[in-house]
Amino acid sequence: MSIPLAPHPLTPSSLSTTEDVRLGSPLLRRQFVFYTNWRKGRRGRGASCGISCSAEARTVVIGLAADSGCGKSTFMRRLTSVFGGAAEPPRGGNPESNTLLSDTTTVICLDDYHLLDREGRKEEGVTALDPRANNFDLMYEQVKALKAGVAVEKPIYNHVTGLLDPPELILPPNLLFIEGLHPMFDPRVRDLLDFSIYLDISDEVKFAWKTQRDVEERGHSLESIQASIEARKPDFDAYVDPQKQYADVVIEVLPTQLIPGDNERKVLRVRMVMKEGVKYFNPVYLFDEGSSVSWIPCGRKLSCSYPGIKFFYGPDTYFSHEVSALEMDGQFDRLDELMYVESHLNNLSTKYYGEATEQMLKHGDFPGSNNGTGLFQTIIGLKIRELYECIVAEKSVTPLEAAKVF
Ligand SMILES: Nc1ncnc2c1ncn2[C@@H]1O[C@H](COP(=O)(O)OP(=O)(O)OP(=O)(O)O)[C@@H](O)[C@H]1O
Ligand SMILES: O=C(CO)[C@H](O)[C@H](O)COP(=O)(O)O
Repeated sequence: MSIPLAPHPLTPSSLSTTEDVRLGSPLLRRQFVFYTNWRKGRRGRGASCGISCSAEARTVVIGLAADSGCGKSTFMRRLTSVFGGAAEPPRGGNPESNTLLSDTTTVICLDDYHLLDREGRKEEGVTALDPRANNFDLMYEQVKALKAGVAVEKPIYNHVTGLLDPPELILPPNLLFIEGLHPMFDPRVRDLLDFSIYLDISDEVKFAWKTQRDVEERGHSLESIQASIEARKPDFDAYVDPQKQYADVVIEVLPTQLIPGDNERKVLRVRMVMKEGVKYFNPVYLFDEGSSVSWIPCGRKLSCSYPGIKFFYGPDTYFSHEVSALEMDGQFDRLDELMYVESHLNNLSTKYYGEATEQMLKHGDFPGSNNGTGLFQTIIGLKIRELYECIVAEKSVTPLEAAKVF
């Protein structure tokens, strides 16, 4: 059984020089220099929230929830890429660290807050999805500290050994992504989130993805994968799945409706459910905001091989919330033609024409680049950038100025 760690009281103000930043990682050092400059004040970059002025530093916190093996890492790589610079593990630190750092973003994997290690879970007869196997008090204290600009020493769950390793130093970044099984489970942590996303992978697709990874890359048998999915299912249904009701955006990944009886799961129907009324988040729409539109873009301007592509957009309700849903069934043949689709989507939060297509082309080798998972994850990255800029700009506006803006 592991020992819960107390939050570390180290604050950035107690770090007087970059030499004080432990772990020796050049990226962490760069992040520290960036961080100290940034806290001195920066200028809002004119996001379309109508605010642009000098901004006070603060850490914006985004939560991403999904089951294991459901594409969180791939999603995170797409998201952080929108902010420029590749996210890398802390160099010079524990090679089994689950953290990803770039100049402006930090991705923390919530597996690091497992209270029970692998052996401990076995002894207690609980899965990693069970709240009893996780330290929500520490998760809350540390996310709160980072949001308030205070560095923390976060534990590391080592997925190779199944043990909790000595902690690593985490500095407050501009944007903190917390990804894992439970970012929205504890109401205290949920309240710290500026924006939340739930990746909802249907059982059929989850099985296909797990099979592809664990059979082809890890040598597991089909039976053992099926057994592991089934063993986790009751806890997944009880503790992970219900979080989707709190998410600002849900990406549902479903079997295609374009191929009757398909069980290959190569072609996917992907649905982005966007909550209405979320501050600084204007849902994307197709052609005409608020109407219901079905669109088959295949023809002269978009090459589509069998079974083609079908988009759908329209208003809906989700857990009694008013939402807009954008759906794409099928897959792209040529990513460079995506421009045609981009030009029919509105509220994309791009900074220039074609930026979404450019992002997709940049990561054409990532899983899901030819379907709605890649497209919608890219769009969410662009929306989060805008949200971040708006929050930072808002923070800097005095009450008098704020009254003028709104
Ligand atoms: N959008 C996608 N389209 C198709 N396959 C995907 C997609 N995203 C992920 N996958 C598949 O799922 C596997 C797991 O993806 P990834 O490592 O990003 O998930 P994860 O949630 O971070 O996993 P874990 O929690 O186990 O670390 C990948 O190897 C890939 O085969
Ligand atoms: O659901 C998971 C989240 O990634 C893992 O299964 C959990 O973190 C336990 O890890 P391991 O299987 O390596 O003991």
